[in-house]
Amino acid sequence: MSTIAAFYGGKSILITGATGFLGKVLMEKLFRTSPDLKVIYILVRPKAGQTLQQRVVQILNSKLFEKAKEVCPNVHEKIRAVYADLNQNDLAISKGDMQELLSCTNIVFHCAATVRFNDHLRHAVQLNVTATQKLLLMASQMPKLEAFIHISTAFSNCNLKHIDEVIYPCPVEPKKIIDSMEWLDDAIIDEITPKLIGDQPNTYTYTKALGEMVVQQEGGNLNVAIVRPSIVGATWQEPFPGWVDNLNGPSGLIIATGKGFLRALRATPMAVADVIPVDIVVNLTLAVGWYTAVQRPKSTLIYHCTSGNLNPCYWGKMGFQVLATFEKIPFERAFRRPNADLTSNTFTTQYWNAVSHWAPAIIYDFYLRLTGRKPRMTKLMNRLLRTVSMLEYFINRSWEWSTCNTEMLMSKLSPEDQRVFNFDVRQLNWLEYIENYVLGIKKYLLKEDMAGIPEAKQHLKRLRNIHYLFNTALFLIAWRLLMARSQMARNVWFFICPPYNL
Ligand SMILES: CCCCCCCCCCCCCCCCCCCCCCCCCC(=O)SCCNC(=O)CCNC(=O)[C@H](O)C(C)(C)COP(=O)(O)OP(=O)(O)OC[C@H]1O[C@@H](n2cnc3c(N)ncnc32)[C@H](O)[C@@H]1OP(=O)(O)O
Ligand SMILES: NC(=O)C1=CN([C@@H]2O[C@H](COP(=O)(O)OP(=O)(O)OC[C@H]3O[C@@H](n4cnc5c(N)ncnc54)[C@H](OP(=O)(O)O)[C@@H]3O)[C@@H](O)[C@H]2O)C=CC1
Repeated sequence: MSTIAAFYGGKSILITGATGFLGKVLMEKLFRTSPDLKVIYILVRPKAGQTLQQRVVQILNSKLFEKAKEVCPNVHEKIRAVYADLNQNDLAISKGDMQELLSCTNIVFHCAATVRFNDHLRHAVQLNVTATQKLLLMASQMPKLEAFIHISTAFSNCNLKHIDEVIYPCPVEPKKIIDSMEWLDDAIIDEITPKLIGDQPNTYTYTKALGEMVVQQEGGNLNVAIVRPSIVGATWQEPFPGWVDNLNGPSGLIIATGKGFLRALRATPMAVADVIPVDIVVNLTLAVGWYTAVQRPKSTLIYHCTSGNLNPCYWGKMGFQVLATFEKIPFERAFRRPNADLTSNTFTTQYWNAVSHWAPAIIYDFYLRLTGRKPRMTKLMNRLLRTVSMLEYFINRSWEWSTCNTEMLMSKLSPEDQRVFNFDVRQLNWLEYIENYVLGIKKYLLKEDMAGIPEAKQHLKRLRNIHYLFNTALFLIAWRLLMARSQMARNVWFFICPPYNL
């Protein structure tokens, strides 16, 4: 019997961000391995016209939860959605709910965050810093609390090259930032944002660093730990390979490449692609919850959940494998044949942007206009290239994360726990993982049917023929123009194809 699974039995667990990518996989694993847990409280807000209950039902009815429901058929009864909005100062939790949460919770997993790189600083601070502070305050009033696990990011100190499992101080105290967000207006915040974030690439990594400082400063008397995952990708093994449900991290760019929109990228092929499967992150997080509660370490321990130092994969290799997978498993209705030119040179990137992105988009929009339809490709391209520019920072650099605490924790696990809560990234076979990742994107994100693969392949063949035809026509036109203007070109032509009467 797994000690960790047994530990969660009978427990009341509070999860924030349970409707997100990581939160869903965390819940699923808890239900599957500890079906006798007492209750999972999840802090949820209504969204997209759906009530809390509808959101929960939708999550539980997804394929992700099929196995969990077999093991724990009464999962609906064990999940309790509590209305909350972490954007509100009091988190908008009702008095009754608050009372129940305070008196019953044993473990807190704080996953909620805004992960958008370009969020307004006020909003990012509210969610990633202030809400963390409020949750810690709540936690400090929970008599039965055994552990508070905060999910941060390995990139919270990405202004450094080598990152240890410690909290690095931020130049301005989080409390001062929180206070200033209350009275500064948006225009002033916009103006001071670049100065505040300094050498951090965006408001996301900056506020996640502030959030860690808050945990250190205000979680002192609690049993707290921080997990720092790198770029979280699709599931590796559990509950099945390749599950993914949002565009974050590499997923969006894999779609853009597979659909033939993105054909070149400013990326360093030899930079480490520090992707980590979401099930590894969840396994480590649950092991951290157990260890923190049972061993009660004296200080706040930080756990890096990264792949680069133990089993590195590089962007060049990842790109190559993604493209190889498209040969076998193409996406439907591609705009162009998938291809990707990686270059770390800015001038070459601009050239590829003009030739591979803007030119086809403009030509296609011209064709749409001619056929009486609304042009849309240049707009889409504009959005895509803006997104790419936001991600470029992370695909042109490598970082070294020390993983002493993570390795220490692994050594404390029994062989059974090491199997059930496996977070040993050395066992991951990248080629297999990437293939399953692409397949998962096709099935679970794009919702494409496998039966459509032969047609998708046919479509790519047609695109290839159009491409050859287009290039041949372009070459002939260019050559004809050259012949009209250059004696040398005419001489070459007559040398190759002498006129009949000679
Ligand atoms: C060498 C290369 C090899 C390649 C080889 C090539 C060949 C093979 C293929 C390639 C293979 C591998 C690829 C390698 C690259 C991986 C890079 C990963 C880096 C990640 C680092 C993460 C580090 C930190 C980890 C963390 O700790 S945090 C978790 C990560 N956090 C995020 O990943 C948030 C990102 N997102 C945003 O930050 C916002 O989304 C924002 C984008 C600003 C737009 O923001 P905005 O302009 O305001 O507008 P939106 O409405 O948001 O979006 C507007 C529209 O873009 C859509 N769209 C949102 N996102 C994405 C996205 N990703 N990708 C694509 N589209 C996206 C959205 O659907 C909407 O489309 P629509 O619905 O309009 O049609
Ligand atoms: N994905 C990644 O690559 C990485 C993620 N992380 C960290 O992991 C954690 C989880 O990320 P991930 O699951 O990918 O992110 P998602 O964007 O998928 O999920 C974010 C979660 O936060 C919730 N949330 C956001 N705003 C509010 C709010 N105002 N009130 C209540 N809930 C809110 C969302 O709820 P709703 O559904 O209502 O929007 C959702 O459940 C984050 O802390 C992130 O920083 C760290 C490294 C990499």
